[in-house]
Amino acid sequence: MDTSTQPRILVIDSYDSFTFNLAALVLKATPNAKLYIIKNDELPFDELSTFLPYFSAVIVGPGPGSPLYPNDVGVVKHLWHVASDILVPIFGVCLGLQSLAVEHGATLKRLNVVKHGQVSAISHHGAEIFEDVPNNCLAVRYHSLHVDITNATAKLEELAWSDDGMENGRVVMGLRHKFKPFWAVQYHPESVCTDSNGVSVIQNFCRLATRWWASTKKTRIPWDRAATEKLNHAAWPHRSTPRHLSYNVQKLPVCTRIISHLNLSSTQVAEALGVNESRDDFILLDSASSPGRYCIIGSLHKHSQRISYHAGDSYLVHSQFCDSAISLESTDFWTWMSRFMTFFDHWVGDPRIPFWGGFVGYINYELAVKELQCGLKHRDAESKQVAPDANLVFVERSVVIDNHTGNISIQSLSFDDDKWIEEVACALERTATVKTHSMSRKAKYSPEIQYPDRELYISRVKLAQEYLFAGESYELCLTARTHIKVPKDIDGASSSSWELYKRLKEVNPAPYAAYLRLGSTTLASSSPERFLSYSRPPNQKLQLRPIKGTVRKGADVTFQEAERILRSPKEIGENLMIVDLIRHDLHGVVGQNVECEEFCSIEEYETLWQMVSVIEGEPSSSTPEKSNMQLGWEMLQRSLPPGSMTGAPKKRSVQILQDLEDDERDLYSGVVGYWDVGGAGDWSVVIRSCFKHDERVFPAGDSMLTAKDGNQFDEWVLGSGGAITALSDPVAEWEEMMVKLKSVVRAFNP
Ligand SMILES: C=C(O[C@@H]1C=C(C(=O)O)C=C[C@H]1O)C(=O)O
Ligand SMILES: NC(=O)CC[C@H](N)C(=O)O
Repeated sequence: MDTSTQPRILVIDSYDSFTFNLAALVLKATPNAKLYIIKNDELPFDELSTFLPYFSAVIVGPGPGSPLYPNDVGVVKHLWHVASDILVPIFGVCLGLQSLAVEHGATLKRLNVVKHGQVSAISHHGAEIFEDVPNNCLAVRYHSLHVDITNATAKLEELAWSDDGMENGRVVMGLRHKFKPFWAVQYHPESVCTDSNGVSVIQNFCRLATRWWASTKKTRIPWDRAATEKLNHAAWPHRSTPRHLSYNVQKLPVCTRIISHLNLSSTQVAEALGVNESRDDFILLDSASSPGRYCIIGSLHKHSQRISYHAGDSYLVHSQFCDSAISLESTDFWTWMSRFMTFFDHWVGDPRIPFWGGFVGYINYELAVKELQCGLKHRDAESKQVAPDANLVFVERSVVIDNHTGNISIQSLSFDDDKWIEEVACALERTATVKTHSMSRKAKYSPEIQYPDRELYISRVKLAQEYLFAGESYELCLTARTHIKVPKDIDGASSSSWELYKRLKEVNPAPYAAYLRLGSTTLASSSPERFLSYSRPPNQKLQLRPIKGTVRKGADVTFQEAERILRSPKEIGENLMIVDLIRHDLHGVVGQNVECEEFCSIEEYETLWQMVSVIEGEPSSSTPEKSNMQLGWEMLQRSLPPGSMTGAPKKRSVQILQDLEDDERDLYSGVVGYWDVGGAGDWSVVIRSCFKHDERVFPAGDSMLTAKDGNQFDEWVLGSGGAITALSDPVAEWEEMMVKLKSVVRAFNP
């Protein structure tokens, strides 16, 4: 690149959800480069321009919106016009290419048929950034807009194109500036389905940039204090040290008894531990079908430590012997939690058991949205009182069932808890001897169901597509709420939430099911989707399993038929876009080492076929994160809400969805799971589930939910939805949403 030994590259992020993928690709192409990533509105252009000569090259990434809107492109539009003394080579991607083109007189147009997550053959003459790249290489496109350079040929030259035939004709795919060191591609070189040309075009760009530096005989300004102060925070990959060091050095064994001869289900164990005997808090993380493996049942008591938090508050509530509001002062909920967790990290249990004890609970959608620096439109508008957005309990005593081996582990983090362990072991033996049957009871009520309005939903799908056609988003996961009213549980009879959960588990067994009673909130979930799991350090691995692509099952829809439908460009594109988004989220935390281990596998569920991808990452061995207890928690903070429930780019999509949906999503679209004291964790996406908030004074003492109808009824909320793409058929989207919804409604025996 320039004459110095280590190229320094600035990446400009236009709030796209693929920027870290691009950064990872640049590092793959030039492993010795030092990368810095800034947002396109982070620094005023005047200030940024003074730092340009410190860099060997600039990469301008993709993004939602239009190169004509200053709010969408930010500083990028000015980059193409800098004076020659601060000129540096620039490579643009998608919105970057469009900006280069329109700033030099090209016309911006809409595609007739937009291309989101679609693979195209790229034609070129092998020149410049396409040197040694095979003609008709394959690349993924994410665009609604394109450029016509007929009026700009004095300055710009087309290097590559795609022939879209009847759809869009010939579409510009690569450009160069004739007199300045600017190159750009319209497609996404960093996408998981772009072939090896992705890395080749970046290598070619670096070679051309090196040649340009040599020809100008200019040198880069050496990195100095001013640059350090302004830009060192933007270095990527982040070399984060563990956020909080352990206070405890001496390790203590988790009291564990493993019983291998009892053949008990998680339902039987939960009942042996008294799930149905009171309405006290209870937690069951249930693997009710493959590929789920472990079931975790927490035995809670009055003095279990509970943490609840409302998005935006400057305090959280910690309850143990009494409720106390704890000021977060200069920190935030996430950092406070990771600091708090260090008090418990001295426990060491059996390495075969994924959960020794730790926090279990949920983080809802709105808290995650707040983390993206978006306002909460519905809450701000209605200023209503809500249940906590995060609700977690510290589980000291637990029973973990391994569905593969049949082992049941009884564990406690309390000292001298042999008595409790013995009691539980006896209770389980009794349950096995009595052979209590754990089938659910049929509900004896007629639920009152308020479904979403069909016409309204279909009109929202069409509206969502307008945003997609305009280039505002590539995919939007649109959802709606259903309310179900049932008589309140008076005596633990068939209307109890536990009976409801048992019916749900029977009608819709799912690998990441859950039953949670936490404070005023009850959740019964039959989720098929893991959001994030992470193993214990050292040698930590993080895994995400996004689902996209849904087909209903039926006599007419066999595996072969489902495969035929799901292998279409529409369904693959839908999944591929979320795979790219999840790769970006993971690269953002662990750095370079991210792989898509499975792409678009088809999994069978009770009523549906689903397409699942698996993405894994690990911190690179040279980074201190290897022993970071909080790495998984950090990933959770930085990657919520789940990409499969938002669409991409995430921030812009979340903003649009708040306009397209009528109410908050709450637990639906959030996550439920655990963070174990050994540093492991597993969180599922809350879908195919129902939840309710009871009347209850919340710990902070200042908010109250009032049950309607004189406390005679429980009102359950069910969310359901699906990913909308440019290729979606609005009526089919309504039907898909209803199929997902009905997989849960069936548990209410309507
Ligand atoms: C939105 C839901 O599901 C999400 C959307 C899917 C899809 O569009 O195919 C699949 C799984 C989930 O990520 C839901 O179940 O309500
Ligand atoms: N991927 C992108 O950068 C998209 C650019 C622009 N928003 C479009 O849709 O064409």
